[in-house]
Amino acid sequence: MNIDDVMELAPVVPVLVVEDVAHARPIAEALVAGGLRALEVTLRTPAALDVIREMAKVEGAVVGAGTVLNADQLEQAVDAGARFIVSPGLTKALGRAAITSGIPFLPGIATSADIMRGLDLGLTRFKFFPAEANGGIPALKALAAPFHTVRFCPTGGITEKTAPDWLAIPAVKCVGGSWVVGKGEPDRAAIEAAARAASALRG
Ligand SMILES: O=C(O)C(=O)C[C@H](O)[C@H](O)COP(=O)(O)O
Repeated sequence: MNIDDVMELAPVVPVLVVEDVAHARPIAEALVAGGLRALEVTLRTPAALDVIREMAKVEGAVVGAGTVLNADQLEQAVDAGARFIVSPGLTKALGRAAITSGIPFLPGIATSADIMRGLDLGLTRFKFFPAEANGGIPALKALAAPFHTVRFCPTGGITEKTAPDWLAIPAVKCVGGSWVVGKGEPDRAAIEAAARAASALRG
């Protein structure tokens, strides 16, 4: 599986902040049942690596790690069963570690210089982050223009209402967002319904 395979699984990649490992499987089962198979578990909570381990057991789930900031965290995430890596930004060290490991990697970028540094490392798939705060759709359209081989997964401030406009950009393969899963005790029916709506955002 490469990063294009991950980005093509569904139009939306849920960005998950999970505090309680007991919530991992119910959330993953509801998202997969709703058609969202690529699941980004952010390393923002102490439970995150255990959540990855639990979600990786769910049939159909393709679990990745988000908020990966360095090579050590990348290694820990891979050991926990992550099948792709997402980061808020890109450093040479993290980029080289991801390429050496061979794991599908979606680094965050915000500027054309960030993209050029990624291209120097042989990367062409990027998370445009923070999408709304970085100038929104006009900014991404302007950024995409000179880099015709590059494809994006904008993330940050995107909602179920604005996602269709982002997905309409030709250079966008998917969007990331935390809106699909609410906070606290998971409501499986609500999560599955939100996932079904998100899965249908691009026909
Ligand atoms: O934690 C990470 O790895 C990040 O890069 C940031 C998250 O992807 C965004 O914070 C999600 O943004 P919202 O969908 O607006 O909640």
